[in-house]
Amino acid sequence: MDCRMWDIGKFQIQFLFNAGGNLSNKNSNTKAGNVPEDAPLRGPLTPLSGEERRKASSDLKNQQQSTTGLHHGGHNFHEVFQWKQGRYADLPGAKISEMMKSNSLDNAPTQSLLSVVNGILDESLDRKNGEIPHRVACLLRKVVQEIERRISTQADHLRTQNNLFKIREEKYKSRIRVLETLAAGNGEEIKIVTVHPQQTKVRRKTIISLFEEKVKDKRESVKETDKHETHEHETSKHEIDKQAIKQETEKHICEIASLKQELEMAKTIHKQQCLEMQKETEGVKAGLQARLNELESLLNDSNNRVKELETSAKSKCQSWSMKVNTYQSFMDSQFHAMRDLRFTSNAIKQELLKTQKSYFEEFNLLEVKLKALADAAGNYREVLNENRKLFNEIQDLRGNIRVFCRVRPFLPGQNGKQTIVESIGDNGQLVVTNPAKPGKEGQKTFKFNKVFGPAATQGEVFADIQPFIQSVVDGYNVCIFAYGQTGSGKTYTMTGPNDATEEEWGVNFRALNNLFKISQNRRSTFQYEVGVQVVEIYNDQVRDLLSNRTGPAKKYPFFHRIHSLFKCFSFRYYCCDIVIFVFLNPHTMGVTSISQPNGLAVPDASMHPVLSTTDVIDLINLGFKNRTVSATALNERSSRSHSIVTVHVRGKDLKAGNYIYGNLHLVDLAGSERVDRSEVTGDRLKEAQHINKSLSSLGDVIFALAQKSPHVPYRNSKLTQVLQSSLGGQAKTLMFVQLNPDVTSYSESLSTLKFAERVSGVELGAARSSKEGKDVKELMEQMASLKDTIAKKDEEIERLHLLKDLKNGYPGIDGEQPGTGSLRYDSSPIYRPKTRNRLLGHTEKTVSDHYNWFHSDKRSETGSTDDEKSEITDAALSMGTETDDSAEYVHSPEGVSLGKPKVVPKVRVLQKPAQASPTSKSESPRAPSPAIKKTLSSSSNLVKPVVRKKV
Ligand SMILES: Nc1ncnc2c1ncn2[C@@H]1O[C@H](COP(=O)(O)OP(=O)(O)OP(=O)(O)O)[C@@H](O)[C@H]1O
Repeated sequence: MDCRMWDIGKFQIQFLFNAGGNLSNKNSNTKAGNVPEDAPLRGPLTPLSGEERRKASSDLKNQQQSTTGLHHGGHNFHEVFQWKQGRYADLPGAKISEMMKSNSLDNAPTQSLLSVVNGILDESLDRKNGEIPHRVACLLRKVVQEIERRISTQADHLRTQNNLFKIREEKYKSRIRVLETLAAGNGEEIKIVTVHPQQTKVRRKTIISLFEEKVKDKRESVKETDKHETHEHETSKHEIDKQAIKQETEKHICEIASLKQELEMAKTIHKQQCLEMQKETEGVKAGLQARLNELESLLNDSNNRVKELETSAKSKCQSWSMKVNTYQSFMDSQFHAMRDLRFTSNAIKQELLKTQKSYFEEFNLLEVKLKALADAAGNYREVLNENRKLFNEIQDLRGNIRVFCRVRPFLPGQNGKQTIVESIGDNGQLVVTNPAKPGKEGQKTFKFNKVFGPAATQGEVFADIQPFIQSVVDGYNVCIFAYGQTGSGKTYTMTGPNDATEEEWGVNFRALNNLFKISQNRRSTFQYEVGVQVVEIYNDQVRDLLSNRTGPAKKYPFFHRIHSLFKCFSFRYYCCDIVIFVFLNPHTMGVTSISQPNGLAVPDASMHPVLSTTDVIDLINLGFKNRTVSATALNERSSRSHSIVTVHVRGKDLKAGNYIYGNLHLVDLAGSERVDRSEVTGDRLKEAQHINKSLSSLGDVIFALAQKSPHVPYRNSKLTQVLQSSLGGQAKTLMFVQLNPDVTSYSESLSTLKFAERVSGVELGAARSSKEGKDVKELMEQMASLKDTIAKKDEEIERLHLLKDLKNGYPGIDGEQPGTGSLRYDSSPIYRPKTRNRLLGHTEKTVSDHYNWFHSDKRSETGSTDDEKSEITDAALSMGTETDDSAEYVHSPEGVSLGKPKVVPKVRVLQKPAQASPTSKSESPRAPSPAIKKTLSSSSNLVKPVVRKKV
């Protein structure tokens, strides 16, 4: 048997040639993977060494033996094989069929099978005809088939092994590469370490061999020398040689010793390096192991993750399937519900049709009813207007100057003081007692529209004022002022105490709050705009309390300011047919004298649009911070000026497009006081004089109105000028009479009460709303332009008259007879300042006289003294229909001054349509042209002259 073995890497492959090998032996060591562990590393397909081959063949023998022992089936075949002495053709059929059994064929060794085939073929060759009996042929075929099967199985096996080997080879190659690269770093060192001892060894060997050869030679030579000891000379020579050799030997021994030392050193170095390398290798191994562990843990992690994901996916799947089931059941239930719903909807449809029918019938009925309601709603507006009218009529009936009296409580620290107030009646009756005359004798009774006791709250007071605020929104001018002695509670009533809470708010805040409320309630029918001005009159000069202007005013800022203010607030000033500018000094405000309610009295004062009560509070607080106050003996912090909060309201009727204008003056007058009692001097005295003078002028105006005097002296003080629009016949006025209950103030309180009582008897006539229709506006505009034209023409005519007079030799101011020329008012007494002032009642008087006149007990309780009355009446009579304003109108703007009117010889008087009396009209020398007449007559029913009504 020929056995050949090759080594591929670690694996051995045995190829058994010759038929003795059992190719189908499944336990063979040649099976892939069954590699002996001690197999040395070799190159691919390296023939095995002799010893290895021997070992392998002995292994094979053992295998064959064991195989033979194991398979009993093979024994039968050997028996058949033993048949060699006979012929196959002569074999009995039973034997052949036994051989052909698959079991025996499977177990038969291949060698036996081959010998059977050879035997049969040989037999057929031996025969003459070469025929093979049928049964033998069958056997032959079977055997050949078995051999073929075995060969193909083996081939497959070999192929698989080959592939495995290839894979392993690749794997080991890569490992080798890795190790090579690892070793590359240390290769050089190892070389050095390995080469050096080898070199040393070789050198040593050569030296030793040389030494030995020399020793040998010497020994031989010594032997020869022994043989020939004949010559002494030679002996001595040899001795010398011996010594030399000895020396040389010693030398060599030394050299050997040093080499030995070197070798030892190299050995130790090598060992150290080996140890280091081992360590390094171990480190690398450990690193690789750690990496391996890491990778393994990662693998484990990922496996765990996979497992987790699998479990979560499973649970999700389960939940989804559950959901699907739920949805399915839900869908089913919905489907059922839908079916039910369909039934129900059909029923509802039926029901709806029925209901629709009944609704139609009801709608028809409702339509009829709604029509009736719409008609009623149409009338509602008219009813509202009627209501407003009625409300104002009631107000008119009550009188347009109303007087409320308020008694201040004693202040903290004044407890136990004696009061002058005896009793307060519900019907506005107030009884005061003179502390000097106890009993009925000293009692005086006064009657006002209402009297508020010391316990009255701010809210209760305002409740009675509220209708006036409503009037403002309806387009009326309203003036509310507080009058009284210093410290009697004027500021408290009008504004409230410092840092007032909402409960303590005075009239100012409450009025504006109420105004906003009313405008909100009416927002569906009216759109309101509200603007506020706050001024003070100090020493007869008007100052804007809300202005942030620091420097002096420009020389003629008024035209521009008025225009911009009016424009900004959409007010038109075509109604102001008499405009007078008064230039006092650059720091103070000018006041315009106005004839229409919607004009601005102090156009130079800043106007602040307000949208809420908060805006108002801020503005009023700012204004009052700027107010002039000082301490007097009577009140620690006494207001030394009249403060006026003016609220301008413009309402647009959203339906009709009309505008309504209303003004509300809220006046906190400076405290009236006796100069001697207030113990003031210097500037304070001057202040007091101005205050008393302006209050006296207010009294003049009110009494002129009381007397229905055609001349009302508004121009005597800035106060009356500013309040003119709210004090005239078209306004509603409310006066608060503030009373200090202290007995020490009895005389002041008494005169205050007397004045107030007289005022309460004044009738101003019917108030008039400043409602404008679109048509009225247009007509007013036309009127204004026509008036301009007339004025221009008049001026021209006047110029011509003047020229004519000059031509005719005009005699001068004193020469002309009064009344001769209708427009030629010359030096009639009214234009002589002295006379004029006398007529107005204060030229010859001092300021304290004014105070006395105002508060004098000598006056009759019904009004002015008879002398004064006649004075006023005289003045009014001599003035005819002219107002005091007309005198101012003739002054050129440059020369205007309040106290010294510059008189020009010829005067044209422009009549205010609202105030023009029929007499003055008829007396007018220049009748308007027919066109103007027509315009005036068409507007006359809209802008009616004021008719003073007596209630
Ligand atoms: N009805 C009232 N209830 C409580 N305190 C009041 C009332 N009226 C006035 N007072 C208090 O009386 C003092 C004087 O009032 P106030 O300053 O309003 O007087 P006045 O008339 O405005 O004085 P002047 O004219 O000097 O400015 C203040 O401390 C005020 O708080």
